[in-house]
Order: sequence, then structure tokens, then C-alpha cells
Amino acid sequence: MSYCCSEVQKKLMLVLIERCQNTQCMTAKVGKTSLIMSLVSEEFPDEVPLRAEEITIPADVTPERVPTHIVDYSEAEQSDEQLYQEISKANVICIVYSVNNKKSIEKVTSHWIPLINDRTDKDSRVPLILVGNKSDLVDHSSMETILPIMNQYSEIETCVECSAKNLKNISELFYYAQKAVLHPTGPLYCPEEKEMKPSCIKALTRIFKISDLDNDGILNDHELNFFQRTCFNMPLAPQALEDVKNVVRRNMTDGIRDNGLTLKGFLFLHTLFIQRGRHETTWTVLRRFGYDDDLELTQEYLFPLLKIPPNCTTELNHNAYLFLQSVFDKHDKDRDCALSPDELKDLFKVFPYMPWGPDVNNTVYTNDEGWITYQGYLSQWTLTTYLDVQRCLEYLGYLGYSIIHEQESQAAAITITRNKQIDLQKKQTQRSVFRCNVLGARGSGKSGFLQAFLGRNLARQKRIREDHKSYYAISTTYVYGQEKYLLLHEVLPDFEFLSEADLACDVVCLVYDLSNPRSFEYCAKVYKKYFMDSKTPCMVIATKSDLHEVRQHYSTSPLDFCRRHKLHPPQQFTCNAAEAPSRDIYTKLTTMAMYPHGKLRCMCACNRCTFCISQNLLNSELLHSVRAKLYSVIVNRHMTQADLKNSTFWLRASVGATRLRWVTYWFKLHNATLFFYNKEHGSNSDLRGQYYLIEIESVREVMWTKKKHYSFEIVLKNGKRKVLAAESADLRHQWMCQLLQAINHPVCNTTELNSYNSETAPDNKGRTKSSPCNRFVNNQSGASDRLVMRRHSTEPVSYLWSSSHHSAAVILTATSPNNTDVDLPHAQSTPCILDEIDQNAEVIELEHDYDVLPHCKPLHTEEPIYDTPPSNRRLSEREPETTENIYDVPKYAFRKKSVKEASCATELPEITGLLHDMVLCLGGNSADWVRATAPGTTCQP
Ligand SMILES: Nc1nc2c(ncn2[C@@H]2O[C@H](COP(=O)(O)OP(=O)(O)OP(=O)(O)O)[C@@H](O)[C@H]2O)c(=O)[nH]1
Repeated sequence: MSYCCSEVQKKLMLVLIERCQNTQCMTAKVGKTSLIMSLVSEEFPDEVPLRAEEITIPADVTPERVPTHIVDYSEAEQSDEQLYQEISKANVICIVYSVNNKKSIEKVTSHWIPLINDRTDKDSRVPLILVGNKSDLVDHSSMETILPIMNQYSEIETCVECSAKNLKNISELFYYAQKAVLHPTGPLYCPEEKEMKPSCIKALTRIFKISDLDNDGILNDHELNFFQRTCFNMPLAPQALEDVKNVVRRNMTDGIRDNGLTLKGFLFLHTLFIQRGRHETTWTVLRRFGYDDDLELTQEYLFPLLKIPPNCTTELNHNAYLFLQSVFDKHDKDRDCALSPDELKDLFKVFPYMPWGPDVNNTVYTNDEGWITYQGYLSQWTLTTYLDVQRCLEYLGYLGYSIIHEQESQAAAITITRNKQIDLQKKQTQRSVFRCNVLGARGSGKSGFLQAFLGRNLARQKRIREDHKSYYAISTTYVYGQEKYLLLHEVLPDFEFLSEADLACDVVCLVYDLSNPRSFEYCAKVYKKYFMDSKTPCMVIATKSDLHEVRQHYSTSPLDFCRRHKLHPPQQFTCNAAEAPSRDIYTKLTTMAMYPHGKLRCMCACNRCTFCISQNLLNSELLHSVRAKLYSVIVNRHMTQADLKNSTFWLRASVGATRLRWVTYWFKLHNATLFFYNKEHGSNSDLRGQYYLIEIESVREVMWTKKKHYSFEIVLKNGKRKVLAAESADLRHQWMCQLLQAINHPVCNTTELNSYNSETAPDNKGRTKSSPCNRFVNNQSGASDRLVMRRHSTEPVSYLWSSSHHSAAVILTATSPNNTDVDLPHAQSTPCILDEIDQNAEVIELEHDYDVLPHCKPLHTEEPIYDTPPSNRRLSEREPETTENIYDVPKYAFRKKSVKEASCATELPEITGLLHDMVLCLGGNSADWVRATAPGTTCQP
């Protein structure tokens, strides 16, 4: 990767100075002005002025692509004051001496270096380049004299011998000057201590943690290759990888573990590069991960430009959820689907500070131990994105989102929703997050209402410390099969001063305590003052319904008030129950937020209008029993429940960002949705996700060649595929039938399916067997339309949604073959097909076609829904950005090194990546060289 001027926002200033203070030197001028003239005109000038004009070399003709100002200094023309000024402005200073003039060499240490150092801070010394001009006049090198000086002064970056007359090494001199500025040693390395500086170690440690995709403390081959590609945009040859590991192995005991690079080994490699004068490799890595010259993350990296138009909100897109899921998975070491305090600390180790305080635990779902669950974790990210998108971008930057997901910037994680006014006009929305402001008098039960959304009853709420209280609560709800986030915000009860933020929301919740006669008045007043004329839907909630209801001291009763203002009748609510409070009310609020126009249809409880009549019908016992009958008839036609009860139903799932692994879930087909759960007979809290059958295009058998797996594949309309496997051919057949039937496919009868049973079909070559005959496509528009219509037809049932799920038509048992901790019946006995997949290149090739599912989490948690909102499922098609590699390094130039190294200096290789570069640097005698220069050894740089 190279740096263009937009990446390195600096102009490089170069000051050339020479010794010319006494007569002797004046007669023996070292030729700095000639050097500048030769560079500019590409010929040696016969006559030179006392001082060259200040020149600027444009960025596009310099190797490092930064504009370079070259400033000449002449004692004859300039005062000391002017010289000091130029020194203070310079980014790099070239001290020119003449190789045939010993005195000019001596003056480097006796005059120039002390003069420059006196005018610069010790910690921010300007880099120096020693330039030995007139090499055409001698047939020996001045290096023997110069190298001890280089060792004495750490600020000397490089020494170059050149000839203005022969034009030898002229451009190289300027190249090194640029390089000294762009890839300075100072921030990286302490020459006195011969080790990397703490800030550099900190930055590289963060980089290591981000690159360690499975968080096992080592970079395995896959991760190293990914790292290599990310930083240097090219893969690493397997042999090169082995060579590097061998070098590290030979030089330190704990640099390699389990055939992977440990953090120690990683830091060792970088120390080695810096000592070898290959700072640019380390800088390339640092800059790729967002660091500037001071080893701070740049503003552009953390806060990319993102314009949010008015009336739009910000949400995370599918890609971002996938990334966050992989981050969660890699830190949830014990696989309990929650982050313990230690796991959370580990997750935020790549942050400069702890971003989540204890209030977060009261904002989102936690498990019984009070640890943030997977769903809680995603909810908190959703909340941050909604409320403070800049902060979200910053956090994503710390986690390395744009790097790991190969995006241009963190902004690629954000979806800016459509203007809300357009949503209102069109009466539909694509948004996934809806905000509900909760208002009510003091003590009316607002906090209780928020906490109840997180499944906490009153007894549990009483354990919350006052200083850990949160004014937000966020979780998911389902509205017509779509998962949506509902964000509740408790507004402080100050009637006179409600700010715009207190009022701006998608739905308002007016809360009063039915046991307190003075409670409703506040709601009525707030409604009349702020919401009566607004288009924001409102819902009145009568809290503490477990207590005795009293008459409200207000001119009208709450029910009459609601009727008069065409509001939904007050909804009774209590969180004072043994169980977790009901979630119905939250679903209603989300529905109102999604369909605000719906309030015109029915906000009454008159039992006379069409809406009320349909509502009663839909809720009627009769309809429920008819539905249940029909359902069981369909199910029983193809399978008995008993047949499937003991079946294992495998699902291919991706765990982490990169590895594919099989996990197993229990599946339940419910209406047009295939739900999958962590455990048998799972409830909402065990739900890991679902497929909407309407999204299924086809179902087909597949066969894994090496072992008998009763697999089949469902192909979604977006091209994604999911491979599932049952325990027997029969069960597979039944499942396929069931799914085909559920998608209204006519081609489903026992004979047809059996005749294409993969067990009997010969196919030894491919991973999967698929023929046109055993592929059933859900392309009947009629069928699809019917499903769509069915979905739409539920819309008028706004606010009447019922959260009750019908009992499972089909329940499959499942186990996680890769997780021996799983306490499930088939964990040991069921064959695992992971090995086969991993070994089979064909299978891996198909990796991108498969959707990613959350990893099986066997333990019970409180969370109700797991998967990311379907509306976010849009994968970016963008190609990864390509970057160029660094230019050639010139010949005959010496970076700082020992006499021994200098004597055998050869042309430096092109940089092609950390490890590749290492191998090239080391050459044939790599191991010997590394041993001689390893940190802590006696070799002097
Ligand atoms: N019996 C009963 N008590 C409840 C219920 N909900 C809340 N409470 C109690 O009512 C009191 C006030 O509840 P909060 O939720 O703190 O009320 P609030 O509106 O947030 O109060 P402020 O933040 O002070 O405005 C507390 O003592 C709760 O324990 C409920 O459903 N039933």
C-alpha cells in the first residue's frame, strides 16, 4: 500500500545545509546547491548560484506521493536567525558533506547536529540524512567514518553517498528524505532501549487482536493470510508462511504456538523489521488499521463523513450485524450466549476506554446473572446507532469493522432510513428501529414499564441500583412476522419544559398509575399541549393494574378522554407478577409506530364498526379451532409428529467471521415460518432465528459424497442456500414434503421424492447431487401471491396482534456436534460432517452462497429473539479496495545498520507484505541474520 497525499496530510519540507562557515570550507564547498540543481534539471550545472531558490516537487512525481519543498541554505546570503527558522519548519534535514573532505565530515558532529538538536525537542527530533556528495572524486567509501556517527545519533535515519556531477543517487537521496518523514523511526522504536515504544506495542497489540478472528491468542495460517491481504493486498505463499514461522520459532520459545503466531511473535517480527530499517512495513500495517504519525487513530478512520438528512434515522445494516455477531461469538468463550464481565472487558480491549457503563445492563436484555445477552448486545449497538451514530462509527472503528469487512469506511455499516414524511405518505416503512417516548407523572411506573420490556418483573427491578438506572430500554418485537426494534425512552416528568427530543418519536406512551387519583391529569395535560395536533400515535397505559383502581381526579375518566380524542382505550399493565411481564403491549406500540395512519381505522372498542367485528372474529375460539384443525390435517397428511420428534435436524451455520461450522437446532414449522431454537421445545427465549417460507425458492436433495448425510438444501429467492440434514432418508423426505407443502408447491408426493432419494442415485464426483427432477421451485406466482396477500390481509388487525404461538407442528431434536459441552441427547452419538466439509474444497467454494446463522447456544437465556431484522439483510456487493504496493527502493543507499550489515548491503526488495517482506529480507541465511539482530541480543543497530 502506498500513501497518496490525501492519506498523509503533510507537505514534506526538506532543508539542505552544508558547512560553510570558515574559509577553508568555503573554498571546498560540498555541493548542496549543485545537488538541488542536478535533481531539478537532471544535469550537472557548470555554474551554481550561492543558494538555490526554494522549489516544490509536486506530489505525483515523488515516490511517496507527497509534495516536497526543498529549501537551500547559504550562510553567505542568510542570517543565523533565518537558518534557525528553516530548521524549525523542516520535516527532515539533509546534512551534506563532501566524501573527499574529512573536515566537512567532522563538522557534522561538531557543529551541525548539536545546532539542530538544540532547536528541537528530544522527543520530536527532526530526522537527519547524511549525504556524502562528490562520490565521483574518490574510489573509496566514507561509510566507515560515517557509521559510528550514525550509531551515536539516533536521529540520523540514513546515509547516502552520491554525486551531483554523475547524477548518481540524486533521486534516491530525496526518496530517503521523504521516507524518513513518512515512515519515521521515532514513534515506533527507542534506539537506546533497542525495543519498540509502548504506544507502538499498544497499537500493534490492538491490530493483533482484531486480526485474531477466533480470539484464540494466535494468528493461524488463515488469519495471517487475511492479515497479509488486508495490509498488502496480496496473498502469502504457503512456503513463505512456513519460513517466517520457522524464523520466529528459532528465535523465541513462545513466538509460535499450535503452528500459529502469538502476540509475542507478532511483536518480534515488527521489532525485527524496524531494526532492519524496514519501518515502512510496520507503518503500512499501522496506517491500514487507521493510525496516524502519532499512533493515534485518525479522525477520518473513526469519524467518516456521514450526512443524515432531516427526518431520517440511522440503523445498522446486515453486514454490520454480521460483523457484530462475529465479534460477539469470538468473545463469548463459554458459549453461554452472554458476555460475562471478563468477556466484555476482553471485547473492549481494543478500545481506549470502556464504552459501556453499568446502565447498559439496565437498557438491554441480560441473563439471570445480569450479563448482557447476545440479543442485548445487538440491541445496545442498535440503540447507539440510532441515538448517536458518530459514536457508533467510532466504536466500529475500534473494532476494525471497515478492515475486517473490507469496507471503505465505518460509514458502510450504516443505513440511513428514508425521510419519515415519505414513509407517512406511502403508508409503509422499511425502518427497523422505532422510538417510543414514555411520559407520565412522577411515580406513575415509567421505569417499571421500561424494565418490563426487558423481561424484568417488579421483584427483579427492585434490585437495580439507582445510579445504574437507565432511561432507555431496547429490545425486539415481532410485527406481522417482521422483527423490529422498539426503543423506549423515559421522559422526565417536567410538564413545562419538554424539549424537542422529548417529543420527537414514532409513538407516545402516556402512563398513569391507576391506583393514584392524581396520576392521569399529567397524561391528559401533556397530550393536550403537545400531541393532540401532532400525527404521532399515542397510547394510554394504566399501570399497576395489580392494585385497586381508583377514580381519577380529572374532569373526564381516562376511558372517556381516550374516546373523545379517538385514542385507543387505556391499556392495563402490571409488572408486579411472578412471571416476566407480557410483551403484547410492546408489540402493539411497535405496530402503532410502524403504521401510524392505522389509528384512523380503529381506535375504539365500540364492538360495532367493521374493524371491531373483524377483530372479534379473528380472536374467536371458533376461528382458532378451525385453524388448528386445518393445520393438523396438513401435517398429519405427510408425517406423524412422533416420527419427527426424535429426529436430528442439522443446519449449516457459520460461526465467527470466516469459519464455517455445522451447528444443530430444533426446528419448528409454524404457518409460513420455519423457526429454529437452541433447545427442544424451545420457547421464545430459545429462538435463534427463522426463515420465512415465502422467501424460499426451491427445495432439493443434496448428498455429501464421503458419508451418508440425509441433507437437503433450501434455496432462497435472494440466491442464498441453507443446507439442512435429517437423521434418515425418510425423515429428510418428510421434511422436504413438509416444506414444499408449506410453500404451496404441488409437486410433493412420496413416490416422486423417493425416486430421487440421494442414497440410490449414483453420484461419486460432486459434493451435492441435484437434478432438475429433485428440485422443486417455488415459482408459482399464485402461491407466492397468496402468501403475500395473507400477510397483507393481517394489516387491518393493527393493535390486535396476539403474541401467542401455536404449539409446534413439528419439533425436531438437535445437537451440536462440535460442542461437547452441550448437554443434549445426541451430542456424542450423532456423526459430525464438519470434517468432511473442511476437507472438501468444493464445499468451501460455496461458502459465500450460504447465509450466516447464529451459533448454537445451548444454555437458556431470557432473550426472546435472536436474528437480525430481515429488513437489514442486504449484503454489499462492493469489491474490496485495491491498493498499490510500495515503489522500488534505490540501490547503493544505506539505511541505518551495523558496519557488518552495511558492508554487505544489497538492493532492498520491494515490499510485498509483512511476512513476505521478512522472507525476502532474510534471504538464504535468514535464520542467522535474525539471530544476530533479535531484540535483546548483543548486535547493535
Ligand atoms: N404494585 C405495583 N407497583 C409498581 C408497578 N410498577 C411500578 N410500581 C412501583 O411504583 C413505584 C414507582 O415506579 P417507577 O417505575 O419508578 O415510576 P416512574 O414513573 O419511573 O417514577 P419517576 O422516575 O420518579 O418519575 C415504585 O415503587 C415501583 O415499585 C406495578 O406494576 N405494580
